[in-house]
Amino acid sequence: MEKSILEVRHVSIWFTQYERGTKRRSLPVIRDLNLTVGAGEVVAVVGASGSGKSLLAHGILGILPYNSHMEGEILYGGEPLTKERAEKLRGNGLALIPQGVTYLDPLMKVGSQLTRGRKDQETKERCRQVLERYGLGPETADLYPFELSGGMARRVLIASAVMDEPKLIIADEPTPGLDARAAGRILGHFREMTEGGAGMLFITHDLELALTIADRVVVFYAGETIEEAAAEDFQEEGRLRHPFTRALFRAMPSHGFAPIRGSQPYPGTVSAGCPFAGQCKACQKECGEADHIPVRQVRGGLVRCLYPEKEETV
Ligand SMILES: Nc1ncnc2c1ncn2[C@@H]1O[C@H](COP(=O)(O)OP(=O)(O)OP(=O)(O)O)[C@@H](O)[C@H]1O
Ligand code: NI
Repeated sequence: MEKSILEVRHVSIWFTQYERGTKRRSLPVIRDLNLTVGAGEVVAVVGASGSGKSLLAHGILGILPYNSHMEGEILYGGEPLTKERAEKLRGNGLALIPQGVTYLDPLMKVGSQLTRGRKDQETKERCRQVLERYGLGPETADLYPFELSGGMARRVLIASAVMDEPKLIIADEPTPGLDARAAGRILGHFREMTEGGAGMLFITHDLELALTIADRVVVFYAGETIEEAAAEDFQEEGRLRHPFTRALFRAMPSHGFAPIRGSQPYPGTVSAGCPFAGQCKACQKECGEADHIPVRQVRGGLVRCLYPEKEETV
């Protein structure tokens, strides 16, 4: 087994909301989440909008919003990743490619953002190389973020994250707005970095894109992991375990684009049972009632379902 770089153990995240003035309410958005990323491995986190993917990234990096709190344990290189440690490691082993381009400092030129103020020749050369690698000329270093197109800003975010040859890269929807070829090249570079021993958590809503790079796929639904499967399992629907993962499979453009009926429940609206119960064709009475749906091992993967799908021989 490869050495694990990141371990997320039983992590839950809540938001505190104020209702009618002073009444406080705790809204659970991530529940009992477990995942690991090994050296040389790309683990994709796939889930619909609002399922908690970005919050997981922010939780790992210690940059959750002030009105939230997190429980559970996060280990980086086998040691607890506290907020303070995450701050020290950011840009120094641990890199985030954020979902929003607003993470660029609007008042600082691209070059200074990449070099983090270092002026030595070696850093400047590295900056030039990294920009070039992501299809940006050396003149980009002299531009301010407002002078960049959307696609350029995306590439700058990626370049900035990989400047220091990180050990763990958390990429939160890194390629929207880029054409398929550009996205493919960027994913190719990510793969090179993991072949060099880095680990990557690749966050996306796009299962098809995830499968072009991932070794393992963790499927999120309403703040819970509902399945963890090897990328090969996605070669056939029958090898997948959770009804939602199978629905995602059928919704892929290459598998007929079948729409998934209904939508994921909002945080705080699932009181008991399986959050997918309302949309599940195989739902039984117990699914909506059980206090907690346990995660179990099925055919080498993990599934959170009382009645996981059986293998089909089609
Ligand atoms: N500051 C906040 N206060 C309250 N709720 C929040 C806050 N930030 C996020 N949430 C809620 O947490 C849930 C998860 O949000 P998150 O941004 O992690 O989703 P996501 O899976 O990354 O979605 P997307 O694919 O759209 O980026 C959402 O329901 C969102 O409304
Ligand atoms: Ni997000």
